[in-house]
Amino acid sequence: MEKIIVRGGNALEGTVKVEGAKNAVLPILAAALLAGEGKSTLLDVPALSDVKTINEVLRHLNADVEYTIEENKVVVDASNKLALEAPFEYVRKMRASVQVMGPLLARNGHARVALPGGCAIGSRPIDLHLKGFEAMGAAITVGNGFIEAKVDGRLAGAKIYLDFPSVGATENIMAAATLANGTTIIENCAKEPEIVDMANFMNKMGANIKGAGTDTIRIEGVEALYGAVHNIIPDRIEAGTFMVAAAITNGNVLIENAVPEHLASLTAKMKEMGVTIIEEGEGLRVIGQPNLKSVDIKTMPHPGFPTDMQSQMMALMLKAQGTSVITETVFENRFMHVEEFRRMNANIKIEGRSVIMNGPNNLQGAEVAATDLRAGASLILAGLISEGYTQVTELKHLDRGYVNFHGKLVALGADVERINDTVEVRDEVTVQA
Ligand SMILES: CC(=O)N[C@H]1[C@@H](OP(=O)(O)OP(=O)(O)OC[C@H]2O[C@@H](n3ccc(=O)[nH]c3=O)[C@H](O)[C@@H]2O)O[C@H](CO)[C@@H](O)[C@@H]1O
Ligand SMILES: C=C(OP(=O)(O)O)C(=O)O
Repeated sequence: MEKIIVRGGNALEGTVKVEGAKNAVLPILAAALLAGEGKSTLLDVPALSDVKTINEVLRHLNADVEYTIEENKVVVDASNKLALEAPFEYVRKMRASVQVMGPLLARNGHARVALPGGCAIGSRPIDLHLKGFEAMGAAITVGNGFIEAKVDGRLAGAKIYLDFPSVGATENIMAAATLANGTTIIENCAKEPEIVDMANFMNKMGANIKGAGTDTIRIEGVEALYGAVHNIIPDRIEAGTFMVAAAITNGNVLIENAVPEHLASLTAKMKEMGVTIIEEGEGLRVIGQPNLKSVDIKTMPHPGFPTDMQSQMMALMLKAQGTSVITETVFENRFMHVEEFRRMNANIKIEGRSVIMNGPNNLQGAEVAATDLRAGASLILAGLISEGYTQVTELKHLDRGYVNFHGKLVALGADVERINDTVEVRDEVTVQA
């Protein structure tokens, strides 16, 4: 079994460089399917297992995909007649596979995507995506584990109000609307930086999208889109994870490529706890403090506090003096890591949609499982300040969203290793893999 083994106690120091954003590159690769002519070249693509999966989905759909991992580059040629089905083997691995539905519907007038099903952080329905497609004239049918969307001729522009500012629904509808007949207006849409990046890419392809990053997006449909060249924005969640790594270890780390405006809610909370954060050159410097103040956090759609930073921040809050509360409002079941923190001796409990912590906690190393990708990162962060050894398993989740996480921590001075067999780790422990 693969494991990451962390020995706590080292303060992190140095510089770490943030990769391209997973949550931008996945919908952007799906949107590359919209180009009926020309190749799209995507740069600053992070070497993640999710990127490999979306590339497989694109190839399955008949696109030609060249991935040069060492150059962080993917070139997509979607000019062939596209297939219409994204099967369960991909959607099961990665829910973002459903983001091909809007582009396929726009190109083919027909798309079939396996129903994603629930996952470790909640049931995650896609009803808002489908309502949007329906408003644009598509007929939706569900059967045999697939969702099928079909339209005679072109989709028609429509006014669509989202009941919740869903990131995926905004992206899928925005992509579908680029080739629709007429104007689409999406109200109460998501405002995440990744939405803006995707809209910028599609505008380079020839789309006419205005308002991305605000709560109303207006898309004038065009006849055709063409391949374009685009650099993926830096990953604010990877940046945030290293900000916590610096703070939790009482270290001093420059996080290169971190975009301060994308990290405003996290920066505000960390400063409230007493952490020093300084804008410096092309990034953020984070300097830890031994005595942290407790804070309360509520996850919200952007520009609120991101749910994807909830578990990492929980690790930091375990170190704070007094009572801290985190309320999760975006996903209904994103607290699987709480039990794992408890295995590490944390004084922590779940009450409804909130988690209450009393600190400071003296965490102890334990064998814990990464229940989802951010949980994996947060358990490693907790391990950095735990007494003894922490062993984190289920690394497939971590690899979906972090490039060489343990290697980057080691470069900052952490005592972390990733093993794959039975290895003598230290004199005092033998790890059975
Ligand atoms: C690949 C990607 O970009 N993933 C991100 C994206 O996921 P994703 O796009 O799946 O997240 P959404 O914003 O769509 O989901 C937010 C909430 O809305 C609900 N919902 C969503 C769609 C729908 O049709 N019906 C519905 O009820 C979901 O169940 C969830 O409770 O945004 C999330 C919220 O910031 C992040 O945690 C994920 O990292
Ligand atoms: C929940 C996440 O991603 P996904 O939507 O791809 O599962 C995440 O990045 O934390």
